[in-house]
Amino acid sequence: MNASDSTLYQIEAAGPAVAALGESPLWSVAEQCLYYVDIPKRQVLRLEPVTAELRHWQLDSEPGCIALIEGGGLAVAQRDGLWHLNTETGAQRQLAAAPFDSTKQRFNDGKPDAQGRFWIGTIDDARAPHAGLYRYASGCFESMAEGIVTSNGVAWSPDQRKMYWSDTKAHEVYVLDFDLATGAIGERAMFAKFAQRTAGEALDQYGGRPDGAAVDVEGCYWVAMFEGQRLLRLSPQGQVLRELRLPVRCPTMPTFGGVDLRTLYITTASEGRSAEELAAQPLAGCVLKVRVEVAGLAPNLLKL
Ligand SMILES: O=C1O[C@H](CS(=O)(=O)O)[C@@H](O)[C@H](O)[C@H]1O
Repeated sequence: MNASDSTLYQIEAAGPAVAALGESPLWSVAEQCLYYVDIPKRQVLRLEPVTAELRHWQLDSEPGCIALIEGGGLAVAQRDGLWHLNTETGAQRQLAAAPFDSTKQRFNDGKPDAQGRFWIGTIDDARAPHAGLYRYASGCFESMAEGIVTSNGVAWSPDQRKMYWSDTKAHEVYVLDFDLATGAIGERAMFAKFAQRTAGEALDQYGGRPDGAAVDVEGCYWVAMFEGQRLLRLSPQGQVLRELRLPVRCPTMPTFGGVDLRTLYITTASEGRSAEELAAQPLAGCVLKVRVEVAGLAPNLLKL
């Protein structure tokens, strides 16, 4: 199959259109359900895929991303630090304070690696290049990279030898050598670069900027193109193998779920969109779902 073959896929809402900025979809293999966050509403949500039943937990500061913890519960990377959320009792307990000035930045996209370390990037509120990437292990944060605006797209190749990471504002996705045993990363190299929106360019002509991503068992990188109304599947060499056109302008991140990990769940945003766009795109703010041929990698668990 070639690029731009969305007509072959049935893309539909997995749940209600409630999110202002949905992010960090996370499939729980144990519970067979989807967790995600709504950043500005300060919520963690849990979507039951069969009934579309939704529940949520209210937080005190914005969550950027979440991870399942080995032994139970969720880790929530919030503006002011990393928190443990007990999803049975609702109890929240801080694990570590934010390792940056949380009046100017907040945590954004992140995931645990296959050894259970949590890699979490930040976003600069003023969209200045002061954001970075942190690694949380053994109770401590370590700065692993800096000097970007919007850290996003963290994922690993199936053999764990490559790590992917992006700067949404720069429209760039990077690939880095990754040492699973030590958690060390190499120099970043360009994996994929997308065109910036030019002055006066119609939104319909703009392809979007790389946001959250997920890797499938063939090592391909599925990336949500924020404001581009599409999801791309990139080969391990960074070439576009497939484009799925979406019914919403702002997809934020895909993840694989379902019993066979062949359902792609995609969070979306509705915040800041025009009334005209929202009227034309009633699924903005939904989690979308679409069945695909190639399974994804199951999420890694965070080790505390
Ligand atoms: O806050 C966020 O916003 C960005 C969108 S933007 O490029 O700053 O417009 C999105 O990529 C990011 O994931 C989200 O958390």
